[in-house]
Amino acid sequence: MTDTIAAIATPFGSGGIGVIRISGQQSFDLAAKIFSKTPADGEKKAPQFISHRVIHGFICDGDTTVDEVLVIPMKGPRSYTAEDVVEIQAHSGTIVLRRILDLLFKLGARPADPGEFTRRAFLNGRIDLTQAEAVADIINARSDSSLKFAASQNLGLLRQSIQDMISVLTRFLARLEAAIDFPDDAGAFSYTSQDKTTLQSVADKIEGLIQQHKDACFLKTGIRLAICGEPNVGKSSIMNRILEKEKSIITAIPGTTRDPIEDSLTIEGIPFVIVDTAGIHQTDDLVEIIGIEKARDQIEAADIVLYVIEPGRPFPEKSVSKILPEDKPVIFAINKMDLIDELDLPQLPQKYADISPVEVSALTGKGINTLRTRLLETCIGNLEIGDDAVIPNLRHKNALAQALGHMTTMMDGLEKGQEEETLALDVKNCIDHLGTITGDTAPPDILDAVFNNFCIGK
Ligand SMILES: Nc1nc2c(c(=O)[nH]1)N(C=O)[C@@H](CNc1ccc(C(=O)N[C@@H](CCC(=O)O)C(=O)O)cc1)CN2
Ligand SMILES: Nc1nc2c(ncn2[C@@H]2O[C@H](COP(=O)(O)OP(=O)(O)OP(=O)(O)O)[C@@H](O)[C@H]2O)c(=O)[nH]1
Ligand SMILES: [Mg+2]
Repeated sequence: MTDTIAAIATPFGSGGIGVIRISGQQSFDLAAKIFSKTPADGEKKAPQFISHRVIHGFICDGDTTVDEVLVIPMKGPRSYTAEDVVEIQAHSGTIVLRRILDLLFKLGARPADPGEFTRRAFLNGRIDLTQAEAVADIINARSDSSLKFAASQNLGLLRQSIQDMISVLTRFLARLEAAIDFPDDAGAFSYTSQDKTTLQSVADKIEGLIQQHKDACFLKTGIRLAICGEPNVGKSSIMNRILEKEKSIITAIPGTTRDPIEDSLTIEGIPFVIVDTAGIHQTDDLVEIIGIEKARDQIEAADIVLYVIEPGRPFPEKSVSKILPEDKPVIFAINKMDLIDELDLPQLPQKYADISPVEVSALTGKGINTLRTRLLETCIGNLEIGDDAVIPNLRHKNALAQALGHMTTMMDGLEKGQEEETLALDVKNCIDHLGTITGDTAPPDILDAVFNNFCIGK
């Protein structure tokens, strides 16, 4: 890891400024060779690099000035990678940045692999694996809530929580091992009620994290909302109103929407994926039948369903009870409220009496904000994620599930008075699985899987 790597750290294309990042033992020397305090045609002046002090000057290629730049030298370990790092802030244009980079390559720097700067920060112990993953999550965050969780993971909250559990288990393991190694000194291993409470609380904590993962999947991928109902009730009109754009085709002809139409938006920072579907009813039209099949699939895949009805039509109780899922939240909306006065409101059947329908008019926009609020309330009510929550990703969740398996086996074994060797093995396995989360015990293929998701320059 002694070689020096370089890459463009900003997105490709034209922009205000672009940053080139260099990391490794030679980064100060290499930067000094292409940098001058004065333009190339004057007398070249070698720079005085002082760590963490910005210096102004020019990047020179022989007698040509390539660009006027600002340079930030950072002596390790006080840097992103914990190695010597130099950042060159140049004008952002693909050609300019490429030329500076090529100068560095000619002098012996190596092109950085995707995520290699962050990988070095991890290998040099500045951050753990969960923090490295958080860096990628911050870059890829598409909503306020996913950014918030990534930011707290970047601060090391998940790392702390895992390390706390590992140290509890390590202390317990030490006692088991003492009993194994020195049976005479330590006597038989004694399992106290205090141990039981401590171990149970570790198991509960692991379970809690697994649950947080499940809850937060919603927030990362977006909560899927399927809009469904009979033809022509105004499903597509409501979809467009919520999105505030003309996404779905609206006509007075029943059966307009066939293929599901999907779009995403955030409501107060919570990401949603909204799907408009074909009106569901009895029909012989082949295209419509296929559309209705797809609508059912969408309802199946949704986290929450918006069922639209309109005044003046009998409530389609039979088809509703066939279509609507028992296991997910449903919101009813009565659309076209502009057409009637309050007294003509359609009555929902007894079964749905405790869900008050939201009255809207997609035509005038009335009630759409109430509908948005209801959507939020319905979803947030089902999530139990606090503000300071740490949210494990899928990789963490799988490791947690493995760790929990060993915890459970071990705690059963303790109750049954199983021999210390077997118990110790389960504790070790549990610690190892937890360790893969922070990277303490992560095999190389896990590291590759994590860092291969990064972009170049990160
Ligand atoms: N110009 C620039 N902006 C950037 C970054 C960068 O690398 N360069 N970052 C890159 O992602 C982010 C900031 N993250 C950073 C994280 C740690 C350190 C760092 O040098 N840490 C050292 C020293 C801290 C200190 O001097 O007090 C450390 O933690 O030991 C720098 C940036 C976003 N903005
Ligand atoms: N008066 C009034 N008309 C509406 C309202 N919402 C929709 N419409 C009209 O109702 C008709 C059907 O609207 P769509 O949004 O296409 O209905 P849909 O449920 O998507 O219909 P399908 O895709 O055929 O199932 C159109 O002529 C709309 O202009 C409303 O709130 N008030
Ligand atoms: Mg439609």
